[in-house]
Amino acid sequence: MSLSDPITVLSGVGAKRAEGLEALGIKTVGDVLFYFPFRYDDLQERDLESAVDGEKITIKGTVVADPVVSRFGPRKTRVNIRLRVENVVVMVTFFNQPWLKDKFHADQQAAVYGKWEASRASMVGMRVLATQDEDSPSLAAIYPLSQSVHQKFLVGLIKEAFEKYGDQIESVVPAAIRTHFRLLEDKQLVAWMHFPETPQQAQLARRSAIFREFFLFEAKLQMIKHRDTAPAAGLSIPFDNERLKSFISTLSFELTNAQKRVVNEICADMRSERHMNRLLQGDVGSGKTIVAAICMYAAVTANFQAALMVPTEVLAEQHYQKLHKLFEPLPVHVSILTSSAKPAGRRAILADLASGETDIIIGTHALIQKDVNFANLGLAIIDEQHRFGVGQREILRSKGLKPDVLAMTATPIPRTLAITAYGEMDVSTIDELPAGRKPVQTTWVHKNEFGRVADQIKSEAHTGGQTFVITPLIAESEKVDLQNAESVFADLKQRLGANVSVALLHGQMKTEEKEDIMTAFSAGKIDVLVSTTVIEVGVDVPNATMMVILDADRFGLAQLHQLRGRVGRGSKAARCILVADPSTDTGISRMDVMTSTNDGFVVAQKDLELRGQGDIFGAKQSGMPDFRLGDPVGDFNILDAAQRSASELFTLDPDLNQADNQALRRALSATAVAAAGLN
Ligand SMILES: Nc1ncnc2c1ncn2[C@@H]1O[C@H](COP(=O)(O)OP(=O)(O)OP(=O)(O)O)[C@@H](O)[C@H]1O
Repeated sequence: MSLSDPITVLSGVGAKRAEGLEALGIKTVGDVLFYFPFRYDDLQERDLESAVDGEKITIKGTVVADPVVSRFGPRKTRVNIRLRVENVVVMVTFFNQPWLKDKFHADQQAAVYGKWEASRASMVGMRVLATQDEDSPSLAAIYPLSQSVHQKFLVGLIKEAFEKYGDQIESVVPAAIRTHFRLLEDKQLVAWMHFPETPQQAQLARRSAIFREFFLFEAKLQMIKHRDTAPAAGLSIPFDNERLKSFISTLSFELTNAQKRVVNEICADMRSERHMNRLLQGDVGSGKTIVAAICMYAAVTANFQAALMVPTEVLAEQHYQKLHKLFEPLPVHVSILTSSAKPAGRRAILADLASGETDIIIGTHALIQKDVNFANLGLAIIDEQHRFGVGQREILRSKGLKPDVLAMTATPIPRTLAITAYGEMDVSTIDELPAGRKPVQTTWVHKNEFGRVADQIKSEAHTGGQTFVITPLIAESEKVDLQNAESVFADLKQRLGANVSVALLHGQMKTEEKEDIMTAFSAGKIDVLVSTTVIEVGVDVPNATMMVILDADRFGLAQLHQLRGRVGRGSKAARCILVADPSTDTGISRMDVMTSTNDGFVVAQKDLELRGQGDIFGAKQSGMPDFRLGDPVGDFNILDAAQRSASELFTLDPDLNQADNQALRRALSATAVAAAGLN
């Protein structure tokens, strides 16, 4: 008998029910015990005096008269029950449950739970409670359900599982840590999560369960980290330092101190036999690309290949052009692979890669297709890594003999939160912009001032500056995005006159078309580029001095910061104009944040605050792992404590040999990495 027994060992679970439960992620007895409620209904009777409008409460009283069912609209019904509670008559309405009529009879006692409307002394009923049953719990756990799995059935199942298997639940958080943070043992935690007698019990159980969830996640990350950093777990890349230095001395600019520092950190990792799993963070325009180029060259001097994977074709092409030029004087063969490569060309690219003819390859996720083979991949770099899952990172890694991995991101996750998403990685940060950069001046104007903005774009063009105009984002439909872009393009052309050259760029264009336009814009042949957000990440045109973002309030802060980062990348002063009539407070706050700071870390922090608790889970692109109970922002203190505890524990006992850590060891090996949310 163990918690991994299939759920079908419990009463009433046949094949069909098992299927329904599986859809909820419940396959074993252990799964159902750890299938937690998302809220509790307070079934303890309340006096009306203390109830606030909109609160969900339980009331008990005498039914005044037999209820009647009334119908309204097609198929809609309402049962009205008048209930005398002390000396108030409360009207309780149940919608669309006509059968409830038979549950209430004049002069009988009744108890209902529902939403209180203070001004009308009425209630929208949510459930009918038994009045006699003294044993019924005062807090009822409410679970996420599905069509085939109902509340009552699930509660019964959990009760049975707990009675039969409760003693099998062992605590995975070691006792010393539990004591230190005053957390419940797992058996108690499970009991109080499902059947609390008081709100305090429910609260304590929840806190313990969140800690447990975070702790398991962090422990798994620590386990990967220790696996990867064990001596001889990785590849040693004995690069030629002299060649590297002379390459750096040929660059057209001096590296910033921060760039030098991170190059040293990365190169030290590459030389060591430990596996490198490092994150390179740096604000927009801080110069990550050249750092990547230097490290890739280092790998090449040791006769290894290097790959750079980027999220878009536009970016792949841009990096390819740059690196190709950079390495032209050297015997370094740079190649590019995207999904738009023609079959014959693709075959040749793959052959060169497999034979070792190619030293450096740039590509989109075309690089992780099955038929892509490397001769000896030593370094895999992943740009804008939040767009790729950990799984994709692992696939690229699997294409070499444990190649070192460097992930680069310009989307700064606040330092504090980075530990959750990148806990298994070492972090290098470029915290300095190249000398001579001037902060981008950001202003916010209303839509009716667009005429003036157009005038500014015109005068910018006359003085040799180039402008990006980003058209509104309507996430639901690319077609509408395109229509928008086209109409903005037509409008601007007319306003700016024949002397200003305007071009349009959007996601549905052919790759070659996009490339041609980007090349022309980079070369200064186009003054104004009207674009959808395809240029959002990574595009580098140092001569661009003005960024205009239409309907800016529709974009998230991180995205606005990314877009703004496309200008101010050279020594010229640059401006960003946000055009928006925000209709919500969040929209207004976004405009305020953007006009008050240029610092990506501050923007990221504000972004999380504005998003608020709850919908962070929707923010997949921010690279945050998905937790079932805990919220990395709202429960940050717990997360922080769990991370520290896990890291300390692995420092002291990396192989989990101590007696106290055996349950944790079993939990980690049972579910292994698959269950760590490391999708
Ligand atoms: N040390 C330096 N001194 C002067 N210019 C630099 C330096 N390092 C990089 N640059 C230039 O700064 C610009 C931005 O660099 P890069 O494209 O590498 O930024 P990034 O960190 O990748 O930014 P993003 O994330 O916004 O794409 C480039 O034109 C690059 O040539």
